Amino acid sequence: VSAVAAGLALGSERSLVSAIVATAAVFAGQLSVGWLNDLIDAPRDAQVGRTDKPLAAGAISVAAVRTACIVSAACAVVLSLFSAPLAGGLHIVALASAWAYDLGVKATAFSVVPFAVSFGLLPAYLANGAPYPPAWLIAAAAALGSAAHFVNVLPDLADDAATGVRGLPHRLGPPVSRFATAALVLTTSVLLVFGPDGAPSPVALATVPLAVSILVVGFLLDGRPRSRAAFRAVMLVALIDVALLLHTGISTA
Ligand SMILES: CC(C)=CCC/C(C)=C/CC/C(C)=C/COP(=O)(O)OP(=O)(O)O
Repeated sequence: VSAVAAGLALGSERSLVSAIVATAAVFAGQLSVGWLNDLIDAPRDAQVGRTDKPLAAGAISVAAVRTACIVSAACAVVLSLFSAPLAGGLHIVALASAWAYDLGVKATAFSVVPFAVSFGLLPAYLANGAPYPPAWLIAAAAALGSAAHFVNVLPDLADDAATGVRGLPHRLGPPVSRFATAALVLTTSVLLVFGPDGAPSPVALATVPLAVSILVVGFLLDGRPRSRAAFRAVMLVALIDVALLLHTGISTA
């Protein structure tokens, strides 16, 4: 997220220093969101034996993570204040939405909402004031963020069922969630290709049939036992979307 934010900020109207400060704010914010998530999930992560989570595995203390979380959150808020007031405020709203996810929205039918809100607001923060990015760009970022939620949750559906976490992907079930993810990454591609004014470049235009083909092949191959073809296909299209987003930039309004 921080690397994409850096690319977008550097390609925006911001000065170099302003782009670095905005990227630092995003990076600090991501750390706080991740650490808050680990703090809250530690008992559940330990229950399902998540060795990739140092807190759950006992490799680091709760106090250390709590301090790091508070410090990074404070840095994120303070660094956001160096942007235009409304833009900085939008990043703080994006952060509040992500913290709300950690604090409990993740286990509700609205679990996708914080992702749509936080990622949708990110281009508006990075653009730093008028002109704000057009609606199609905000919608594309929101769709890609929503896809990220499904992609992140799909591999953990079984663990989450064991610990009682039931977000939107759990309620929809694996097959519907996989199709929803595909629809979200494809929607992102279409918005990014056809959103900008003027005719799309041939390369941009070619990405839509390419994305459709990748998804069709992935879902067809997914019929085999223990196949991760559909998952890999949506990941690939999501990567194409990120490339499209960086190519389009946020100052093309
Ligand atoms: C711009 C901005 C602030 C964006 C952030 C948006 C957002 C809602 C981020 C949440 C990221 C997160 C903690 C995922 C892990 O959740 P999990 O507990 O479902 O999965 P896990 O098993 O990987 O921990």
